[in-house]
Amino acid sequence: MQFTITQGQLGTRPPVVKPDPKVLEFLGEEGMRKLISDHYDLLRESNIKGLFPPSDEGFALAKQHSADFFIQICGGHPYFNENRGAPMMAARHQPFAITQEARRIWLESYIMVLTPLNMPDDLKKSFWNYLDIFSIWMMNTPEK
Ligand code: HEM
Repeated sequence: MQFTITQGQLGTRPPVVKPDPKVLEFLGEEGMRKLISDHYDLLRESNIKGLFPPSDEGFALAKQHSADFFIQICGGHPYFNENRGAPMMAARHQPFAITQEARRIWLESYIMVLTPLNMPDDLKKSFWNYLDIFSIWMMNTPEK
């Protein structure tokens, strides 16, 4: 399938639709944790690696928190709320300078892990639409 990145404006919060719970049913918790881990491994090699914790321990924890969130948002166990509290995602991203370019790299890294994934296209599309739109909310810094 084609993954297209919506041109998002800094400072806007377009309405977001949560992923279809079937995404988690299909992947299972372990499959979801692997997907997020693979995404983070790409980020660690990318031009935005400087945004993420440099130590292996910090990075492993970042993966865990992210996977906790995605399991929860796909209708699974509320690990994120248990471990980190209310999501408030835009506020949590505020300390990190997220530009249009950072969003593009973040999304393209997802395209790289979603493309080879063995999952029906309608589920990939549901997950992708969520990432594509919600990532607009995280932009908080104009391009240099
Ligand atoms: C727009 C591109 C994005 C960039 C560049 C980005 C970057 C980051 C960074 C640097 C962190 C902190 C890592 C750490 O020290 O723990 C983080 C945390 C996190 N991000 Fe993103 N993010 C983006 C979009 C998103 C989106 C769209 C979601 C959800 C759909 C998301 C979910 C999370 C979660 C759950 C955490 C962990 C928060 C916590 O536990 O405090 N991110 N992100």
